[in-house]
Amino acid sequence: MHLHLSTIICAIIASIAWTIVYNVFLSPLSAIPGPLFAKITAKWLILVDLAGNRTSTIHRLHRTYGSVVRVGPTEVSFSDAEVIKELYSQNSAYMKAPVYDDFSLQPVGIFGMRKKEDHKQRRRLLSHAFAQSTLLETEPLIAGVVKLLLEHVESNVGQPLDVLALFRMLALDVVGELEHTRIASTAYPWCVGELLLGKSFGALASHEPPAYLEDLDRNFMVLGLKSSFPWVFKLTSYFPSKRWQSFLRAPYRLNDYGGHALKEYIVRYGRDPSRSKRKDLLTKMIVPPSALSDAALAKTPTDIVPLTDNDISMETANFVFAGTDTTSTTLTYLFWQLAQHSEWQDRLRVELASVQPVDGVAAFNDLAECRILDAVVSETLRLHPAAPASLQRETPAGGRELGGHFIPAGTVVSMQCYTTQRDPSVFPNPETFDPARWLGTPEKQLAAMNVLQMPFSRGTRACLGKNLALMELKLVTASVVKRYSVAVASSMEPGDMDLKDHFLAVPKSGRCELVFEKVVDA
Ligand code: HEM
Repeated sequence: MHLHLSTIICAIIASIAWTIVYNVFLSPLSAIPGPLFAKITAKWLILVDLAGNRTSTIHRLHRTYGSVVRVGPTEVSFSDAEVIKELYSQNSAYMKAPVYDDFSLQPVGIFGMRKKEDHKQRRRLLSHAFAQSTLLETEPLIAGVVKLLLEHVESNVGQPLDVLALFRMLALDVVGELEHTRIASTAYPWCVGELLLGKSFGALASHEPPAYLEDLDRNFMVLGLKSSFPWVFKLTSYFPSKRWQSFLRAPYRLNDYGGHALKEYIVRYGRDPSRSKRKDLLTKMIVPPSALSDAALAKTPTDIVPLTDNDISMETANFVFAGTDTTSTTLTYLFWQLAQHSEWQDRLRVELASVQPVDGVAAFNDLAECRILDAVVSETLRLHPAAPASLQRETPAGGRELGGHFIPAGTVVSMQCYTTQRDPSVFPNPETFDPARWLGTPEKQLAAMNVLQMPFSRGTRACLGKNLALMELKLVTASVVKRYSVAVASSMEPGDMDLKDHFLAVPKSGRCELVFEKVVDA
């Protein structure tokens, strides 16, 4: 027995030693620079990730080791422009990496689809719902929510207001509503944020963050645990603790919201947009492609299978999820920067002087020529991308030559826009908020900047909600800045707004307190 146990221990030690020797010296990736721990075990990066430091750590590694860094035994991070074209182009052969399977529940929605054909079909069916022309039809719904936001700012003038919490509620109200968190909105007849689910979440109207936002916070933690430590997930899923069980169910509840909302929507409005006269994104998904006259779908082959109700539920849940924290974090950092740069508030106000808002809310078409507004938004997306982390892809069969190294098939390769958008050779003083870098820039320089600027990713897997996000960002910024000046509240401490990320970014302190004052003659 004694001998048997020592043999087992020796075998384990030999196996660990062999793995280390192979990973560090013999692997086809061994010539790629990177920290020793990263070469030895994937668990090192997982722990960094769980602590919320993946993006900032990889950024530091690129500064130390250069544009190609080995961040795991079978994972490599890149940061130069040539590789962006290879990984994230329209014709890229690199599929999303297996980690996306861990982040998907059934039926898999567009975000988690890894097979090219499945994704292409789904994207065709959904993209018309996010076309600029569709979004312009929905503008009154968005404007209604922005108006509610302005009321919040108005009633808090002169005192610290946590804009992170406020913008989360705004973004959530824009994309949908939950039946069971809805607050009777008769007192707020203009609270009609119903782009995806047909009704507002009522978050701004209720002055309380709905339970949905708590589940949103838990979602990535649960999926991260499930993906990185499946045995811990499985083992603890038997814990007889109601609180723990409820925590683990968060991703499933997020999906259930989509299902409930769809059922209720169909009962209320039916499936025929010519009867309901609805102008929302859900209508575009419910109607079979054959009944739509959109130019995009006119080209759609007839063999494309329409979305089932289950698919629609999953996609609406995905959109609410994808469209909430991304937009609210961007708005938070945008106002945080404006609060520290009053000169950019003044320049915006001069530019917006001729814009005549209705009920305080600017019209999107009136903002089309506002170059300073564009520059402020672009600079925020550069310095504070809401999805700053590596977008992981899988090297296709046969392997590829990338960044001067041969990368074998199956290796996970990625780039993070947090790093590409801080390349000092293209963005001088990269840590400085300077919207001027986007104004009157020589064409060649602008082209170089636009290659590295990828907050919405690029190519076939680029963000589907980009137009909606930009519309929200511009409407809110223009409407608020025209009426209010903003400054940092004295309660904010250095480091409060430093980056923490679990795929999506969030300020380390979880709050951003600013003080708004009414602008004279607004
Ligand atoms: C400032 C706001 C936003 C930012 C910075 C952002 C960023 C991104 C990024 C970087 C990706 C690629 C993710 C990956 O490859 O893993 C992505 C994908 C996606 N985003 Fe957004 N997003 C924003 C807002 C929205 C909104 C408002 C919606 C919808 C309501 C949305 C829906 C999606 C969807 C469906 C995908 C997956 C697309 C596909 O795989 O074909 N996003 N987004």
